[in-house]
Parts: sequence; structure tokens; C-alpha cells
Amino acid sequence: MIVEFMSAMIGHFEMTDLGLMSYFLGIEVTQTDDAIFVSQKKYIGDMLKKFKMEGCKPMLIPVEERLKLEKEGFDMVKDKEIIIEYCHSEEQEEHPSALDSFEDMIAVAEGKKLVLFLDYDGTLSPIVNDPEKAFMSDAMRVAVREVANLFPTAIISGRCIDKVNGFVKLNNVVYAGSHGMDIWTPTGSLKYGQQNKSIDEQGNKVVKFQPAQEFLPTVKEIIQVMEKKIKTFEGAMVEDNRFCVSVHYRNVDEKEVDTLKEMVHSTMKAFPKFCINGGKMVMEIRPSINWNKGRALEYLLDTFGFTGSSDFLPLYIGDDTTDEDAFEV
Ligand SMILES: O=P(O)(O)OC[C@H]1O[C@H](O[C@H]2O[C@H](CO)[C@@H](O)[C@H](O)[C@H]2O)[C@H](O)[C@@H](O)[C@@H]1O
Repeated sequence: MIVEFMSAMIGHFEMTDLGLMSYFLGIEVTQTDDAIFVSQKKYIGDMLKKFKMEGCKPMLIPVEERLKLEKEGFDMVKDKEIIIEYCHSEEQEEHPSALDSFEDMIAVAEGKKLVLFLDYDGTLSPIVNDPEKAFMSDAMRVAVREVANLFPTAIISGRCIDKVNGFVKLNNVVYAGSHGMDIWTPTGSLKYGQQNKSIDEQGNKVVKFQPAQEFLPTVKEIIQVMEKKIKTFEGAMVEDNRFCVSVHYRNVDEKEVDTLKEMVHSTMKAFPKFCINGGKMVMEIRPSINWNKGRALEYLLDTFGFTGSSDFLPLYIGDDTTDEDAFEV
């Protein structure tokens, strides 16, 4: 039938039979007897060339499997952003991938119970321009759910706990928000004070540990002041992270960034009980207390029942400066 159709068409139009399709609209096509494989290797090469990133090193990324391709919704800016996020060659030179030492890590873990700690932004989700849209892929969610079924798993984020919970949507992990200043666990710890029993949105009993409770009214005040002051900086954004505040400048004109930073530093002089830490195009304002992601990790190990034991290996995966407190522990 195909042959008949072709000769009928050739009778009417000037055309040549090129055989099986191998390349169409930037997609490479390989056809076998029982399958057709499509690949965009050339397209990716062209994209890297376009953004002058041909020299960058490849690495594994949490690509969604069996993703249905849609006609609508292609976003050139977002595509570029994701490629840049995963291809920072210089950054990788300085900070090589932990996966390069996978065998060594497995050797250290031999016979030990793994306890997994994960950061959210930049670790479970790609860095994007709009913090409200830092979604986690379904593939990543499945991976975290599966790993959390095997090992105790906690997510320690700079975000407020409700927001990170809303992004992750898993009930087999424990959450700690506000850089570890808001921890919700099923049981709590006998070693630490300041714990309150409560019920979460799903109706589960939780013990909340919030060592920066007394700072809440001042945090609200800081948010109000900052929101007024950033109005003159187009693209700046204040994010309420409950016990902490983030002032974002990712979308601010480069020429304005130093002035914005000066404004934040001089404004915070009126709030001496708070400190400012740097992050990825963000200024993290938080109470100056001896509590951080590292202390939160210790608290969580205790509530998981590992205090005094040596047959466990905590593994922390994070990408930002506030994660270094946890790496240290
Ligand atoms: O501890 P994390 O879970 O990594 O949170 C740290 C901060 O992450 C978010 O900001 C960063 O990601 C945004 C979305 O990709 C990006 O737009 C921003 O430039 C990054 O700094 C979050 O919005 C902050 O509140 C967190 O403190």
C-alpha cells in the first residue's frame, strides 16, 4: 500500500524517496523492526553551542522518565536556566561530583545503617528565577519516596516548613524548615527542651522543636520593613520563611545589587539579634542563635534513635552555604 501511495504521489509531484526517516525537525530517529528510537543529542549540542557552553562537563540529572512531550509550553528561558544549573563547568572543577567517589562511599557505608538528610532548593529541585515555582519533578519525588522507605530520611530546608512540605508532598520523610529552626518529628527527643506536641495538616501527631520561637514577632517586623524598602529595587523579593527571612536579588539588575545589599545590611543594624548569611542570589536573615542545619541534623539523629550508637552513617546532600554547617557535623 505504501509503495502504491508513493508511485501515485510521484506521478503528481516532483519528489524523491529518501528511505526510512532518520532526521526530522532536529530529532534523530533510529528505526528497528520492533521499535523507533528518538533522540535530541544534536539539538542539545546546538543549544549548548548557542549559549556558548560546549566545553562544559556532562553529569547525571534527575530527568523525568517517560515524560509526555507537549506541543505547548516550551520555555526557552527555563530550558536555558536548567542547562546552566547543571553544567557549571568551573564550579564542578572546584567542587567535583560526589558520585565520582561512589565506590568509596559504599565502602564506608558497609554494614552501617544509612540516615539520609536532604536540602530542598538546588538539591531536590532545580534553581529557577521564581522561588514560588521551584517544583520537584515526579521522578525525584519517586526516588525520595523509595529511599525514605529504606532509610530514615529528613529534608532540612531554608524555606518555611509548610512550603517545603507543599513542594515535596511525601509523608514518609521528616521535615525541618527555616534552616533547621522548625523541626517536626513523630516522637521528639528527651535530650532537648522547647518541644510542643501538635497535630499536622494530615492529622498526624507531631512534636515541634522551634528554638527561635521568641523571635517570631521581630521576624514579622523585619518582613514589613524589608517589603517597604525593596519597592525601589525592581525584581527584588522578600520571602517569609517563618523564623527566617530571605531577600532575593536573582531578578534585580546587576548594577543595583550592591545598593540593595547595602540597604539590607544598614536596615538590619536596627535588629542586632539577627545575622545575615549569603546564599544563591539571596540574603538569608535569621536569628543569631546557636542553631543551624548542623544542629538540626544532630537533633534529628537523636529523635531517630541514633544517639550513642556507632553503626549508622549520616549522609547529607546539599548545595548551598547554609548546608556547610551540616557537612561540618
Ligand atoms: O535550604 P534550601 O532548601 O536550599 O533553601 C535555601 C533558599 O532556597 C530558595 O532560594 C533559592 O532557590 C530559588 C528557587 O530556585 C532561587 O530563585 C533563589 O535565587 C535561590 O536562592 C528559597 O527561595 C529561599 O527562601 C531559601 O532560603
